[in-house]
Order: sequence, then C-alpha cells, then structure tokens
Amino acid sequence: MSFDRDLVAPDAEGDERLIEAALRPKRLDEFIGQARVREQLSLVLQSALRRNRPPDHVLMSGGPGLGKTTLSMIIATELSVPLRITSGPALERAGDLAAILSTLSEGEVLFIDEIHRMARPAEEMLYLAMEDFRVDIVVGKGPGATAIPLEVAPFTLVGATTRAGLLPAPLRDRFGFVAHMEFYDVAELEQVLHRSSRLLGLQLPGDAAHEIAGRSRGTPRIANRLLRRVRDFAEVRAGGVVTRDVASAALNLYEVDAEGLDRLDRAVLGALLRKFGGGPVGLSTLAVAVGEEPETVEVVAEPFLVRQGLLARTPRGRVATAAAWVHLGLTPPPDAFGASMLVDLEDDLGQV
Ligand SMILES: Nc1ncnc2c1ncn2[C@@H]1O[C@H](COP(=O)(O)OP(=O)(O)OP(=O)(O)O)[C@@H](O)[C@H]1O
Ligand SMILES: [Mg+2]
Repeated sequence: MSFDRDLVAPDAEGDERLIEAALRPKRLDEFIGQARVREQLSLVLQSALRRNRPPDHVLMSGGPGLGKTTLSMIIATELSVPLRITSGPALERAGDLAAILSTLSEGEVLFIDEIHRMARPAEEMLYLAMEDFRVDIVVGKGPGATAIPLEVAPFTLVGATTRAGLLPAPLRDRFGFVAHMEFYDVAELEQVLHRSSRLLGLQLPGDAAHEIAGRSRGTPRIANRLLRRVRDFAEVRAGGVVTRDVASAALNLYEVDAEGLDRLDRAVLGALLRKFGGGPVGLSTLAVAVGEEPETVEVVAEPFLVRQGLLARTPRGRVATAAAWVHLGLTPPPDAFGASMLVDLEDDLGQV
C-alpha cells in the first residue's frame, strides 16, 4: 500500500513551480497575511530607501510553501534593484560563490534559497562578504598559497531556509533581520484563494473559498493546489461553476478531509486508535500497521498531526489525543490523552 502525497505535500515540484511563479504577489501590499513580518520588513526597506543604502541582510525562516521565495522577490522589486537567484546546494565550492559575488552590481539583492545546504567553504566566504563586502580568493596550494582580496559591491543578502536551526551561529548572526513566517489562518487563506481565482479567471464564492481554506493546512501553496483540483472538478462535472458543494465534493474525491488530513494521515490515526487503543505504540510498529516506512510516517504524516493536536510523540511511543478520537468519529476512552497533559509532555520531550 502506498499513498499519493502530492495533493497536500507542502513542497512544490516540476510544473507546479511554473504555476507558482504566475500566482506570486509582486508587491508587499499584495502579499497576504504575515502582518508582523510585513510591517517589520516594510520598515527595514523604507529606511534603507530613505538612507539610499542597501538594507541589512534578511533571513526568511519558515516551513515549505509559506511564501519565503515570494517575499524575497518582493524585496528586490520594492527596492527597484536587480535580483540574483541561487541556492545552497548550487554553492558547492567557494569559487561558485566568488563568481557570483564578484559580478554583483551595487545594491543588488542576492537570494540564496535553502541557505542551510551551502557547503562549508562557501559559507565562510559568505561571512566575510556579508560583513566587509570583500572576499579573499585563495590562489595556489600549500605554503605558496596566497589570498587575494577582492572587493564586492555593497549588496543585500536574502537567505531562505526551512531549517533555521541548521544554520551555523556566525552566519545567522550576520543577518540584520530574521523574518519568521507563520502558518496562515483560514481567513488569510481565503484571501489567497480569492486572489488566485481572479488570476485564473475563476468565480469563487465566499463559502467555497472557506471550504478550501479550511483544508489547506495553513499553507498558501496547498490552498492554491487544492483550488486547481476544485477547478478541474468543476469544469468536468459541474459546468465550470464552483460552489461550496462542488468544492467539498472535489476535495472529498481527492481524500482531503475537513481538517486537511489526507489518506495517509487518517490511516496513521486510524491504526493508532483501532489497532492500538490510542497508544502508546512505537513508530516502527505503527508504520508496519499502515504498510509504510517508519520515515514516511515520521516525516510526512506526523508533523501535521502533531500540529493539529491529534497525535503526540512521547518517550513511550505515539499517542492519540482525545481530539483524534473525535476527528475519526469514535468515542474517546475516559483516559484519552487530553489537552492539559500535552503541555506537560512537551516539557518532557525537551529532555528526551
Ligand atoms: N502571502 C501570500 N499571499 C499570496 N500568495 C502567497 C503568499 N505566500 C505564498 N503564496 C503563494 O504560495 C506559493 C508558494 O510560495 P513560495 O514559493 O514563496 O513558498 P516558499 O516558502 O518559498 O516555499 P519553499 O520552502 O518550498 O521554497 C506561491 O505560488 C505563492 O504565490
Ligand atoms: Mg521557496
């Protein structure tokens, strides 16, 4: 048994990247939600514009599909400067980075996606460039090697990472502003959906937007993806008209439930409740029960279930919460894992 995760996976692949580019807000005032980050960033940008200097380096931190790349591109647009795009995995050797840095124009924004995946030598070169706008190019090997200093035009580094914890402290400390991207609430996702529908030339009634937003896992990328599946369904089966019922029927067909859980998520919860009485049960046993690799269960299904308060990872194994029983329409046993216990557990987990 294996599950198709494409619909609610937070990452984008292949053609989706192209579609995303078309749906990306271009200006800060088009960017929906993230009110705090938007205000903070807007101050950083406005003051830089007033001083006529490149702003401090910016780090975007947050889960996949929350708008890090989008916001990074907006920074360059708002500053009316060119944007250079690269990514951590592409910067394997220091020379890869030196080649980019040495050709930056003054004020340019350098965007490094997945910056936590940069190789060590490039990282060290970046420290110096960020701080002193200079790099040392090492020529030759062994005792005869010399470092030739090279000036770099003042630029703004914008880094994006889903794993800020993996960044070495010296790199993290050199960013003047860290934007922490949060999950979006349903009302914000409704706005994202209305905006995307306009761009796709689709009529989306408010209650249909609400229906889709509630199943989107707090993530604009997933909202946009579900919207496209609803559009397909409406075109083929409902004369192109999207209503709340059409949206709901479409998403039921794709097995995305009212809280955004998909088949694997429900299989994991179902096994935990029906086969193991709600746990605790070990990860590998749980994985065997749903016919998946432990890693798939742990990395793909569990984070969202934990976030929704449906499952807890405890030192003794996985445990379903009272909410999980309710979600699957079952009656929780009197001693089901309740919300008050969860708080204690999170403390415990810190020490495991
Ligand atoms: N605040 C927003 N308003 C409107 N649309 C948004 C917003 N944030 C993200 N989106 C849409 O969601 C999609 C994914 O956003 P983006 O590519 O910026 O995410 P990301 O954080 O860079 O993800 P990853 O970590 O996978 O690189 C884009 O198509 C974008 O249009
Ligand atoms: Mg991105």
